[in-house]
Amino acid sequence: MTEHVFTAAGIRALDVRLDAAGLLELAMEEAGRASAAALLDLAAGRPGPLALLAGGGANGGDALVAARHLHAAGREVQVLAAPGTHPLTQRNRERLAAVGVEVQRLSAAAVRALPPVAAWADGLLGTGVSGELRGELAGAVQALNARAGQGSGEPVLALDLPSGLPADRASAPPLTVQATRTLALSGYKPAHLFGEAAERCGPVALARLAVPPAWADAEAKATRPSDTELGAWLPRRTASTHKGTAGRVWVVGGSAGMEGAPAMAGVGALRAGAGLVTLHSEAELPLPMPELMRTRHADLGAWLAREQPRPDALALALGMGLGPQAPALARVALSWNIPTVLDADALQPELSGLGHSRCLWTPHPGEAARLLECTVAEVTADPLSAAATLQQRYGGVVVLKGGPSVVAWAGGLSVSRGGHPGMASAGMGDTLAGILAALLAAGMDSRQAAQAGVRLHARAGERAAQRFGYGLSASDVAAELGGAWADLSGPV
Ligand SMILES: NC(=O)C1=CN([C@@H]2O[C@H](COP(=O)(O)OP(=O)(O)OC[C@H]3O[C@@H](n4cnc5c(N)ncnc54)[C@H](O)[C@@H]3O)[C@@H](O)[C@H]2O)[C@@H](O)CC1
Ligand SMILES: Nc1ncnc2c1ncn2[C@@H]1O[C@H](COP(=O)(O)OP(=O)(O)O)[C@@H](O)[C@H]1O
Repeated sequence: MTEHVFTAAGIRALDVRLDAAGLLELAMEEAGRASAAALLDLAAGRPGPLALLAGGGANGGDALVAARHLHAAGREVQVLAAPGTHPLTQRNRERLAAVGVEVQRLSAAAVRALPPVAAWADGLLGTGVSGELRGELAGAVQALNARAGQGSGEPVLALDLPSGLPADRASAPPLTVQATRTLALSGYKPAHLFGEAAERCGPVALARLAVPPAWADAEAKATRPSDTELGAWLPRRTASTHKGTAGRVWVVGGSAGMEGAPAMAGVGALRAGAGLVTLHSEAELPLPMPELMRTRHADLGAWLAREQPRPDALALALGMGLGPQAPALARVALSWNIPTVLDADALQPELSGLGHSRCLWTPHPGEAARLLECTVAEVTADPLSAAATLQQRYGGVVVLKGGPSVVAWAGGLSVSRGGHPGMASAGMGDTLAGILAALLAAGMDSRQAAQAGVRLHARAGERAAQRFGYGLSASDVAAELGGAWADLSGPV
């Protein structure tokens, strides 16, 4: 099932809809119940009471509901709460009192004074945070981090977001809760997925609240498609498929000293099912697999100018290690209007506006900064917005690579799942370009090829990492593509 990624504004809009339908209180009840279950799980096997910190807004309300459910389940709870500012939070505080749970006033001293606890729930602030932490909340968060940092071993579950962490950015202010785990409510927020913010969250689990899918679709900034959904898009072969119909890929790249990049792309294309893969270069390329074909050209530009676009299932992957002539060659390739992946040296600002519906741009954050004429930090602080802007400026479909990658098309955005930090090594992006070209050559539309190809690559990386960990190479990942394909689509 597709998961959603919401900004803080999206969550506010969703809450307005829930409120108007009389459902907000039920959503808080669901959020609190899910939070109680997640806290029990985090505390499993650890002695002592469960400590819950509640702020004044709806995030605090979730914590108070969780405390009521834990109390009803027979667990000892210690609740420290700020005065309620949200009416539902106030109501849940009264309900907690009505069942005999004492609520202490939140303060740094109260956090420090609690006896050892099995685990903490941080419900001080969620998507409603604005600016740096202030007042008693700042003190409470410092005290909480200090307890965990002093080796108490007390784990912290953040409800929705670690308090103080803005929902929409990948960067993190100096003071936020450092969570052991985070339970995302309704959907993911950008902070759960990207950069330093994601590190403050720890592993993130999702609690889906009963929100009508059409409302979630309307208010979400991006989706995270499931493996089942992506697997269903992958092409299937019939018994009569032959190498000419399985898809042809031409890789155009390489130059002196950069001979490996197109070869890696060729391997990616073969391992992603392309029937015929030819490497075109002015350089003498290595042939890492004898199944690859290779044509050396005296002048790539002159050759491309002579070539007529083929009517058969052909896709291009262009730019890997190609050097300064890449944008001129990319311009010719784009004029053919055939499925094309533009990578590496072909990612240049002068191609702005030239993308078509069958073309994919695959920048990493450095290349994205070049294309957007901004800094890398600006790209990585908000990869969803950066990918959307790239798509608007360049057309076609954009894959902004990273851990995780973002796919942007004219109608929306999606965030990939999985992958492995071991994939931060040379040649990984070349392999992806080859995979994407193979899927385009097999007839997939460019958005689906981008989403499924990025996930295939990430899944292959996860599989290879089980053996190689941080010693992962792009060749190891390519070798796992067949298994990754089966993981997504079932046995082929
Ligand atoms: N659709 C959903 O996903 C639902 C989300 N719920 C919860 O609602 C939360 C959002 O609730 P709210 O919008 O009430 O916001 P929060 O509860 O996150 O925060 C609002 C409160 O924080 C204070 N505050 C803001 N910035 C501060 C700072 N820097 N220092 C100190 N205090 C600060 C405000 O004055 C206000 O009292 C979500 O994170 C989630 O936990 C659920 O309760 C209901 C359904
Ligand atoms: N930490 C990570 N987690 C998941 N995937 C990653 C991570 N680091 C890199 N990758 C993936 O590896 C690839 C690296 O691409 P790129 O930087 O273009 O490599 P190169 O130019 O060396 O081929 C991208 O697809 C990216 O998504």
